[in-house]
Amino acid sequence: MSSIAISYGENGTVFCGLKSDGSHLADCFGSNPAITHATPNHLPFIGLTGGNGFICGLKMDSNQPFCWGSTGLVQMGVPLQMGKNSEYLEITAGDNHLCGLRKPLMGMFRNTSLVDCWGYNMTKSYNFDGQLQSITAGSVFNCGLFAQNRSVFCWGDELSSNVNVIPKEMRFSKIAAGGYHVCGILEGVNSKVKCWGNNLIPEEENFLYSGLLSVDLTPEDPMISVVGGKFHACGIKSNDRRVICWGQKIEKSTPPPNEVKLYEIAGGDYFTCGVLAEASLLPVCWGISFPSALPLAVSPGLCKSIPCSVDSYEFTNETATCKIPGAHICLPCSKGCPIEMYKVDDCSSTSDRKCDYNCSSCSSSECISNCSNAAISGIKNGNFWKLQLPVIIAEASFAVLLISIVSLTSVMYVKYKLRNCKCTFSAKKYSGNGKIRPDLDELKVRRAQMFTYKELERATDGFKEESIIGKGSFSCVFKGVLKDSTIVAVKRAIVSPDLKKNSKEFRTELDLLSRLNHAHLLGLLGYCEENEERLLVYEFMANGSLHEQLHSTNNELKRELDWVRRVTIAVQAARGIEYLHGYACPPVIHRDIKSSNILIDEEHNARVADFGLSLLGPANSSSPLAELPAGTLGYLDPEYYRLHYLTTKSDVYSFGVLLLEILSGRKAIDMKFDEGNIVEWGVPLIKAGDIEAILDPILRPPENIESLKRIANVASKCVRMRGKERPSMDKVTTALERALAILMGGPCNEQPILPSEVVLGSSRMHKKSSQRYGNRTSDMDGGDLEDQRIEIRAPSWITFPSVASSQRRKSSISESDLDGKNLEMRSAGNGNGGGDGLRSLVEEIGPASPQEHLYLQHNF
Ligand SMILES: Nc1ncnc2c1ncn2[C@@H]1O[C@H](COP(=O)(O)OP(=O)(O)OP(=O)(O)O)[C@@H](O)[C@H]1O
Repeated sequence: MSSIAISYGENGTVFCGLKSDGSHLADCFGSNPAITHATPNHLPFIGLTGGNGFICGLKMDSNQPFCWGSTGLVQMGVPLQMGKNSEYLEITAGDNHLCGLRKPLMGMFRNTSLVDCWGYNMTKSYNFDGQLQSITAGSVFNCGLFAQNRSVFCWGDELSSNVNVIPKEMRFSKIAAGGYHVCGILEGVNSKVKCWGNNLIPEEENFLYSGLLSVDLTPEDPMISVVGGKFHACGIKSNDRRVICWGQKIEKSTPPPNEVKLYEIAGGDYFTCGVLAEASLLPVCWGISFPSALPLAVSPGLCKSIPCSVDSYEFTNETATCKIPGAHICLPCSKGCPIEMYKVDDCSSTSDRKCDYNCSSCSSSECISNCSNAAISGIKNGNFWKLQLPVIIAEASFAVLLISIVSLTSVMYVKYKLRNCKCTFSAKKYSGNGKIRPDLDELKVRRAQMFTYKELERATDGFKEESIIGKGSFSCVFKGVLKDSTIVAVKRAIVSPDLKKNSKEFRTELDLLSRLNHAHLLGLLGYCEENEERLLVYEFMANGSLHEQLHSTNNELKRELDWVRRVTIAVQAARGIEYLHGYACPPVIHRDIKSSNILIDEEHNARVADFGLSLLGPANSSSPLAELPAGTLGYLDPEYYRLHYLTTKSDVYSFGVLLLEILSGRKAIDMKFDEGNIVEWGVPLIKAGDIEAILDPILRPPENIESLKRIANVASKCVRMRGKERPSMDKVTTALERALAILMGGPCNEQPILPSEVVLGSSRMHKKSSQRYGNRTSDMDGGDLEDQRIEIRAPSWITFPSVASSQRRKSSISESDLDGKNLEMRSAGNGNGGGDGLRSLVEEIGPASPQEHLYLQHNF
């Protein structure tokens, strides 16, 4: 257990850390939304640990473990305890299990230790003779370190793999288990590391290993910390706090950073992260498949209510505090000094030992430059100047000469290169107050403005923590104010080690976003791509995300989202998605429809956001796209997940989950209910006609429940197992528009209700439909869809009925389609569902040809 933890596994990698502000809250970044989205933002923790697909924290108030993420083997989202009021000193996670070391027992049991484990096949309480100081979990086993004789013992599944062949007579100060091995720091002055266990790489391993070195071939350096990966281990060296790793090395993995110093370290399976021993306290990671830098300052150690021991010192720093009275963050004292340095001061209770350069025996450039700086500032006598001045003057003159030559050559080269260029200014027009005012042509295919990093840094007040308005798996969203006073949201990508891929994906997202233009899609205003920085500038959505409002802890806020507002948001979001599927060219599959991607603007209009996972489908395609599933747990289309069969119907599934969420006020996955999956819970109730049972209890049911009944029916059809049997988005939109009209007291008839042409709170234009889509729509709608429409801004957030929209759609759907009658008949009688009924998306949009290049993006 430490202040940082890593979760790994096929659902993605996640880094979590305790915030450095003394709040003890956890902050997580990574690609497993089951963890990042479930991170409790109100529970302070003593420390963290991570396993395969989950993270656990030891709760500060009750000393009980609390886990979040996804594993069927350990219960998520509830405090764990075995025995009444059991409290734990430390927790540790293996691949699929968690163990907790109980606080020392009293009285006659004081010489025994209890370890409670959950998950895998270890769920029980283990009783050991002797007091345990700490425990550590490997893949499928655990080890404990006895407090008195500092010996180690292990138990669990992997005893055949030598983890219990513990080096005899060795005494350890710390231990850390990896996948199938254990490492310990030897007690005493030399603090060397000893590792043992199984190091053979199983055949089913997917990675190529470049150096097959056994993990028990440990470095000679004394260490202050050690962690285990699956087939490797890393440690912080005691003399200079630099990191060193050994064991099996995966080809193309990022090497450990050799220039930085670390306070703390945590291991995943194939990668490792540490906390920089700098004022920033930022995490740094290396290995495979994880960004190298993360924008969150974390605590460098645990905040404990015991005084620091003699071989540690209290970390005191304005940037990281330990707010509990009488508690301290204790860091281990470094031992010795790096080569070419000598000890100036011993480790005290408040600072680490201090070293200085031994200038009489310098050989490295670092030592030489440090010694000459010291000499310049420290030596003031005339002798020095007499000897050194001519040298310094000669060096300076040479430097000036060199700079002049280089500058001159560069200027001449640039002039030569530009000799045939004429300067043309872009068509961007600025109004008097500096606001961008695009002309009509620009509006049709909007192009994003390029910002410099400096501009966006200024706009967000230096990307300071207070400007953060949201967090994605691999990005932070900041509120910013541009020079012309426009309020914007700036999405800053977490730097990936694979810059090339990063840049390619960034441009793909840009390309995609700048081509999409619809009142209910979040507008991209600009971007910045400088060095490793990738930033996107969006319109600012004053009311945050639908997720924040629907699941707020403030009941008043939830109630503000009454039925009319909820259904309006559903209609508007449906229109945005319908546009992506039917009018964008090439069609776009969003792939991550969920309530946190539906943003609400000042006038309470919904905008579909985050095309980070979007896939551009080539226009002339003939089979559904086979891609690896990506998206968010609970919203993910099972057909896509299992068969990798991706069509726009995958978005329809996610939208169905969103509708259930809007109706019920429940999260897509909410483990506090017996049936935690909203689809498994809601659909049987809807099918049984018990609509009231699924409605959000915070709101009174509307007078005319018919409208919500219709929406519930639509939702249950959207989440059908087979994509072919789900309605398409235009049909869903039409049905929702009708439901909204009924809710607002309109007639319950087949007539068209709401237009996508008349949308409030926006005066943007639809993109011109492509030839192909023009044809498709005219087939279905009698061809009366104008190619280009202007949306009319109206004074409130409600959308008004109009005839045009449903005329456009009326030939594409009859009410009975969505009542399911025709559908069921068709799917029973004719697997292809031909005729004018629901057609599979494969037929509707023409799927992608496998030969064509697909643009897959994953959030930058
Ligand atoms: N334009 C915006 N205006 C206001 N708030 C925004 C804006 N864009 C994003 N946010 C806030 O930031 C949060 C994170 O957004 P982001 O798109 O990065 O991640 P996400 O979609 O929630 O997660 P993931 O990237 O894991 O899918 C949103 O839930 C929202 O609260």
